[in-house]
Amino acid sequence: MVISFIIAGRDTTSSAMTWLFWLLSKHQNAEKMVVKEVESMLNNGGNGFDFETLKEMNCVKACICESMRLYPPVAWDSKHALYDDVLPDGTFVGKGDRVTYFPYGMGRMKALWGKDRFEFKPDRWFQEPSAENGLLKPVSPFKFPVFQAGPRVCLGKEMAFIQMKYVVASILKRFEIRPVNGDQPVFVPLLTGHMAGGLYVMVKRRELK
Ligand code: HEM
Repeated sequence: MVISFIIAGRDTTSSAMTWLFWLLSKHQNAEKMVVKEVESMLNNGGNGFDFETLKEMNCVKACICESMRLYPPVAWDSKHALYDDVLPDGTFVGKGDRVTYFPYGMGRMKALWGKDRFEFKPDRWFQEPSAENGLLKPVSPFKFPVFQAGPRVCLGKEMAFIQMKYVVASILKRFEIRPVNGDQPVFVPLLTGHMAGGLYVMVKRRELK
């Protein structure tokens, strides 16, 4: 229980938040899109950040997914075969062999994400370009295995999105987060991938319209 909630649930979401706040500070259009969505939901008679409101925050979700594509909290993960097996593509796996899947590498593959794979573009998660109809594209977890895929997919996936949306919405509604240092941070792919040295920021109250 402790492992599930502390390692699986806390370090992963905080890593995702760190990279997202850094990326949004570098991509002001995306940050504006997030703030606009949050404000419009609060102004349209929303009941604060309740479950139903958070579920509908598609711009925030697109930004979280795009950030985790580039900086997945679980950058790689291994499994050991108990018995001889054959993968769906015909690859033989012997008893005791280790098989590793690599969300960090997959998130940066041209074959999966196209030529602009290194760019932070939340729009790629929408069905229509520039978030026109506001609907998100269904993306296979086997293409985006940030939460693993198949029977052992992350048990906390939906809870993680709700939690992260709540954090992003409530912070960006009130504050602007600006990194103190302009350097490109270093991604450290340990058990949970994190930002070397953490992210030092200046926090400024946001002027609401
Ligand atoms: C951005 C946030 C998160 C990411 C990227 C993430 C990612 C993952 C990944 C990749 C696995 C598969 C590990 C493996 O098979 O070796 C996993 C499993 C798991 N996660 Fe998450 N996770 C996140 C948040 C959470 C939260 C918030 C909780 C619970 C509060 C949670 C609970 C679990 C549990 C219990 C498992 C084990 C499932 C099983 O083995 O059947 N995770 N997660």
